[in-house]
Amino acid sequence: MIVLKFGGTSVGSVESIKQVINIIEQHRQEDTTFAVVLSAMSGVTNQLIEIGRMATNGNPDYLDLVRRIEDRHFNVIKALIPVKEQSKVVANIRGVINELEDLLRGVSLIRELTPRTLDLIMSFGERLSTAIVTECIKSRGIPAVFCDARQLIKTDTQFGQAEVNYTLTNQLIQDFFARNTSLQTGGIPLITGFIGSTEKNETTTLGRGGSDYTASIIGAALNAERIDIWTDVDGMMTADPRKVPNAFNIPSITYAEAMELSHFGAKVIYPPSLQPAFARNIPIQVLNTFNPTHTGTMVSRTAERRQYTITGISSIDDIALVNVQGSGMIGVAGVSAKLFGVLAANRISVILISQASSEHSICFAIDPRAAQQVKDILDTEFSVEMSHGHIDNISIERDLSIIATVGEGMKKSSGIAGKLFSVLGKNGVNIVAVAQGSSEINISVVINKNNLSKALNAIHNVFFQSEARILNLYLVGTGLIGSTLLRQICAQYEFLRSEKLLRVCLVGVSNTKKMLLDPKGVSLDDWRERLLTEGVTTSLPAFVEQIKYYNLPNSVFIDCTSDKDIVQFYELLLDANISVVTPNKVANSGSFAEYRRLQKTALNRGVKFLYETNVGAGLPIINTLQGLMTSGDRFLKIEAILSGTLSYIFNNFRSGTSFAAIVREAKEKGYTEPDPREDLSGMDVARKILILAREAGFPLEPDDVTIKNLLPEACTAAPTIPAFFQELENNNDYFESLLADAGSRNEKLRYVATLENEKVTIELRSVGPEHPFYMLSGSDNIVSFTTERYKDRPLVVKGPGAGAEVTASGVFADVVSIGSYLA
Ligand SMILES: NC(=O)C1=CN([C@@H]2O[C@H](COP(=O)(O)OP(=O)(O)OC[C@H]3O[C@@H](n4cnc5c(N)ncnc54)[C@H](O)[C@@H]3O)[C@@H](O)[C@H]2O)C=CC1
Ligand SMILES: N[C@@H](CC=O)C(=O)O
Ligand code: NA
Repeated sequence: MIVLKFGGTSVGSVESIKQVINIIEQHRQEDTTFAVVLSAMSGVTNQLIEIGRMATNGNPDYLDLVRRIEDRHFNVIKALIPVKEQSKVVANIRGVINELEDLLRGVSLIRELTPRTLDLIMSFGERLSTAIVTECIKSRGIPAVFCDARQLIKTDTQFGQAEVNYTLTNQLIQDFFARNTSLQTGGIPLITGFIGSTEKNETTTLGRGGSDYTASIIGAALNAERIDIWTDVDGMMTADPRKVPNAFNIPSITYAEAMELSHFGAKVIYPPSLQPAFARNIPIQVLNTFNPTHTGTMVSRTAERRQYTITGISSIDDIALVNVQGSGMIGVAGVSAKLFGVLAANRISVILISQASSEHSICFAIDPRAAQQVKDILDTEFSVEMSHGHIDNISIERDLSIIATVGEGMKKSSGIAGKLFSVLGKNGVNIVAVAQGSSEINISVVINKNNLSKALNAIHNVFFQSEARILNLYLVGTGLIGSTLLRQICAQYEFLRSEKLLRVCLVGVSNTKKMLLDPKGVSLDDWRERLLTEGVTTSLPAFVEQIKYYNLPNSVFIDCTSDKDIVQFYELLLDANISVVTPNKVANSGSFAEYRRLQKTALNRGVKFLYETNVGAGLPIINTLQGLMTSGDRFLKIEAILSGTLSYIFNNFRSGTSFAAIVREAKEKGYTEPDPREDLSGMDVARKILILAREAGFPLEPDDVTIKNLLPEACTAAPTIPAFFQELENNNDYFESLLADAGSRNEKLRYVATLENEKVTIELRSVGPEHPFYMLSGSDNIVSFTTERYKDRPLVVKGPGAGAEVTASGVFADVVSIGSYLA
């Protein structure tokens, strides 16, 4: 025997009732015996409560609502029952509605709605829906038997939430099923959910989860093989899909897990109401009436082998935390007994409790609507302790949420809490309180409400590992490097997803004219088009505000500009737990204090600030240096060629060619700064060596860098880029003479930056064939680190140090390393 229970949405419309009938017909063909329990049509129970209230207040409009309910039921009859059979059914239903109206008339006369009367009013919902569905089935030639559960389920007189008398109820159900002749001859019982009656036959209701409870009671009494709960979703999910779009179906779950998850808000089933079935070890299958081939969720004593350590995540979105603390609580027996005794006496439900082993404080979570009441109660109860200073003021914290991670797989498995706290930490979610039951199947954390969505998604992402973890990107600057980066990421998108388990989502993109933000993501192959058509006028402050407002997990801000103003936002972003990646050198080459502040902010927030491409583009220069520093090496000297542009120029400038033309070539090849004067003036190199010096532990300021100017005065003074190129043309002889001078000694021109004895110099030198800097080509950079450990022979990094592809790939590598860190 199987019990099928259909919820309110399953019987809520003509279409859905057709589905229900199909499912019932299918079960008949499968030759299993079964009973059906039905809820009221969706929304009807609430309408009946409303009608009851209106009648009590003498508001005659209640009759309109009754008509609406009546019409809804009549529509089903008209749609699903053949015309010649309709009048009999309509008369029957009208009879039931008349009974309801008589009752309401009485209520409106005496102006009183007792819980007992309200239960009777509510019972009409299930009585109507079940009667109609029974008739619909009968009209198809299937024998169906309407069963009013008030004759089967006997309860006490706690109207609204009646307690079942199981001895009596089980007997009645068993007798009914054994003796009813229609059932004996293949009739299908259709039973009203939610309702029962007292020994004096007064109607009662079973409280929350009512019809599930009915199914469970019937199933347990008949020792059913299974109970199928037909609802409107594909079973239970790993998280609320409205909050976590990546949530997916849980195929099998234990009773205990279902209990924990639903306590924290997963509303698909209400497990306490399934207790009678659990007690008899009857499995419960949660299924979708609107997607009947989906296998849904099986709830049973033991779950199948799991792929994941946790089973699901749920939350209570709004709670308040009450904190009771004081020195008088330490080692004093009975404080918590008194505390929770008082709360129980006042029917305050406590959602979570946490006490540190110091016993100095106890905090507990409650519904925020009860917070003030709780404070008043405790202030009164503990007034003596408070006046003696044994207990401090009772404080209430609001705007908090609880997240529960639940799963039998967490039992005796270490590292789960670590993983949970770490992912929250990396995303800047502060944990206000924690609780873990000794059953070890639930770890609950209390966090600020504004971080709820971010936290749920981040936790889901990290625990359900086989799904790729999302990396949310915001890019500013879509010039050479920015656009190359997006092209590279687009080309690697699938690889990142399958091999690195990273799903890149470009949430925001901006150039100087337009910006576009879309939390669902901007496609990596049509960002340019969308930015153009959907973008709004760029405002960096607004862009940053929006990033903070979205508060998405695993977020990275990428600055691919050379803008000076943008860097003021880095600290703000890091402080909001958003990692920053940039090839822009401005932030790290300003004041030392600013450089340190950014490092510290990133460190404190547990996010990353990465800028490998600040020096030598994609060459591993900063990472190498940081590795040496971290392992305790000391820097004695750094000697380097750090300008790809100047390297290219001196590698290609020949006597008789135009110096300006070579500079133009370097610009066209994408080696120069947006403004090539930065390269030729030595400014770009100054920034880079300053950054290296700082990374090597020397707290230098920009003024500590001495640049021996390479350019004639007229070039330096050129007010615009075109004027600059003109001056380069005008001074070609000067550059020719530099070249000739070096050539006369069989040497090559090199623009060399040196850090030694805490001093930085940058100058144009000429080097002979014996010098390691002699053999360079293209845009090569070379860095030579002399350290305590690399003293006799320096550590050298060499290779192309400018250009779109190598720079973008360096930025890309930084972004991916953040992805791996966050995940
Ligand atoms: N080209 C190279 O080989 C290397 C470049 N870099 C650095 O990469 C950065 C970008 O360089 P490129 O792409 O070559 O320059 P680019 O001039 O092609 O691109 C920069 C883009 O940023 C935009 N931009 C500037 N300020 C902005 C703002 N406030 N909001 C939005 N967009 C803004 C500009 O309109 C431009 O489109 C620079 O900081 C540069 O120093 C670093 C290493 C190597
Ligand atoms: N303009 C720079 C690019 C890298 O930072 C250079 O020429 O090296
Ligand atoms: Na680099």
